[in-house]
Amino acid sequence: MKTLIARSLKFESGVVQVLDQYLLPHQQVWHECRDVATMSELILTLKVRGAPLIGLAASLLIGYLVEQGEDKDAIARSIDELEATRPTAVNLMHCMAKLREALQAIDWQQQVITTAEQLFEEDTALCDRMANIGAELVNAGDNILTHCNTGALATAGVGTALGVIYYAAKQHGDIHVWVDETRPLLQGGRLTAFELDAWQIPYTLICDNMAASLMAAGKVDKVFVGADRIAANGDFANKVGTYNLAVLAHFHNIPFYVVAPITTLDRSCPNGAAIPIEQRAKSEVTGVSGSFGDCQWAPNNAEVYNPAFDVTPASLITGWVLDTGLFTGDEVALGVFSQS
Ligand SMILES: CSC[C@@H](O)[C@@H](O)C(=O)COP(=O)(O)O
Repeated sequence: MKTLIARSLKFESGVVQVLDQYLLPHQQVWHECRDVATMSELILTLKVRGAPLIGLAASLLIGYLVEQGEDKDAIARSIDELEATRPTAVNLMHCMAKLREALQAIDWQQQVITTAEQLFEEDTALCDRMANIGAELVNAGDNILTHCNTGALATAGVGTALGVIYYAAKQHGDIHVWVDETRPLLQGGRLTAFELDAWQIPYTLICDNMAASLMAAGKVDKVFVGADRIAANGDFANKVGTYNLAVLAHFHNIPFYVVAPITTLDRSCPNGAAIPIEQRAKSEVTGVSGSFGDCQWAPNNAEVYNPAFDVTPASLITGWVLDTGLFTGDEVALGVFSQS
């Protein structure tokens, strides 16, 4: 495979390498990955995370395994195993379906490798298109609220919602971002803050439960978030807490946009109720862990509910920013997302 380099994922010196997103921002550690068990562990523990990135990292590993001479049956099994790591972000299923298709060709080795490379390179282009389209919705002076991490760390390009913010800041300069810390795993506090810092875009970190009072005080002009799966009717799943923001934005008459590449659209999924939601370990809610160590505050026998994502209904969304354009509620209700 050719050399491919993104912010948190690369294929270099003949091996897949990932930046450990669990240790950021205080430690920047790259891991080499040569087998399915290692990649599965990296994805499950969110060292590799973000809807587009998960699919791309798994794809590069499959390309690598083909280069190592694994036979067709073994590759098919590896694709199945990687696809089963996390259930909600459909980008992973999209990538694995493309690789399965390539596996049917006579020259399957070459086709799988080319497909893995193309998926990576296409994601960069998709990010650019979304960022350009979304940046037109932003005005100089806007205070934008965002949730989770949707930047260059989560994609092969500039990001989804955070990519829009980056392009808008480049165009208008005068943008300020409210960053939800995003409990339980703090992707906002650890990763979005880290990316905005590096980009020198002014931001203020808040706890998730502070958004309501900010909105009531007129301090939020727009909300931009990413998505892990958009259903045919426009409902979408994203990091848990996104639905709270959509309800709050609706109540306060604040535009609420979802930004995602076409690879996040699942035309076969009729609505949000059909999106599988990943449930995660109790320890993520009973305490925190990271580069700073582990800490538990809840009693050992506390019952815990820990869905990684929630579903926002289409009725609360002002606009869907895809790489193919900006879609309104009327267009989505007319079935624009169900057409192939
Ligand atoms: C990259 S943008 C969309 C989403 O993947 C993002 O908002 C998100 O929910 C990521 O969840 P994560 O559990 O960190 O993989």
